[in-house]
Amino acid sequence: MPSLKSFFSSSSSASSTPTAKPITEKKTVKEIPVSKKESSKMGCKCRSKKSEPVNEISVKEDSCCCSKQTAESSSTCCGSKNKESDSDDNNDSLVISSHPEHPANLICEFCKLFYNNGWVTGTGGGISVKKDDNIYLAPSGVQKERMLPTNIFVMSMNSKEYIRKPLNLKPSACTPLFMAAYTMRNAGACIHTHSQNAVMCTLLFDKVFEISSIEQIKALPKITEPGNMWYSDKLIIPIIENTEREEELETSLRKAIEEYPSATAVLVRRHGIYVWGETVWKAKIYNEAIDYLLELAVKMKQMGIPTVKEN
Ligand SMILES: CSC[C@@H](O)[C@@H](O)C(=O)COP(=O)(O)O
Ligand SMILES: [Zn+2]
Repeated sequence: MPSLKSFFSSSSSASSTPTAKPITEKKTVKEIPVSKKESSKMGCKCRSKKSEPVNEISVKEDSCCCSKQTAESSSTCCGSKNKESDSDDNNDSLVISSHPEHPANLICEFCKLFYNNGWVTGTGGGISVKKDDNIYLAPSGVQKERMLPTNIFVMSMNSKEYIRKPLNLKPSACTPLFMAAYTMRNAGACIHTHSQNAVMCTLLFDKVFEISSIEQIKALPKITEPGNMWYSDKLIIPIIENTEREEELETSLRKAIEEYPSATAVLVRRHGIYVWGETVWKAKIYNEAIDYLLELAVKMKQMGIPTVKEN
């Protein structure tokens, strides 16, 4: 099996990996497209409105992607702006690949894994992966563990416009948050979970989560200098306040990223956590290591043990 490094450094399609099992979702996914004629009747060219559930992936009622389009602008409609997404196959080739480490395949695989950990459950949480100029994003409001590669959105990092948009789904509300990790930290992937360990720690700590002198800390990067943290280093993760809508977190998340240059994660009070890394695998490792430390911290607090060890 080719390595992630070889895949991510290659711009060619994964069809060049004949040993991998082909993915056939293109045939099995029943998408119910809204025709261009119908969409113009809606007063908006966005075709994500008035759509039906697909493969039991539910679509939020009255959803229209126009309300929250590109990651950094809320005024455009992806369906009407993007010629590629009007093509007959809706750029399916961007998400259908036999390569197991294609971002669309990895997003589906990780969401299943994260669901089993209780991190993305009841449609909460999500993940985004970057490959070359393309940002791959799980859709909004769906059972994330049941997603298929054909449910994945693709945005151009360069133009910040969708170059692939499933006809019956809407973009994740987490998109502006993921984009902050890409643009401010040059991340290769960003994971958002609703882990109860994360939520509990936001109730037990005030402005920042802190822990030191635990072996698992060594799995985390220093960020401001090369290499990983040491056992006795203090891990600090900023905590921002939750908002009614996910996308409204963007300003405070960006501020926290600026104020804590060593952070590879931001906790959201009573909500969850965003964790990013320079590759998808690093993001996964950091998320796992951090969740381990969050869980441990809850237990330490219960036992009255300080999470930061005094020398
Ligand atoms: C249980 S709904 C949770 C959402 O509002 C949000 O917090 C979230 O994590 C997922 O947003 P989504 O738009 O489905 O990608
Ligand atoms: Zn969330």
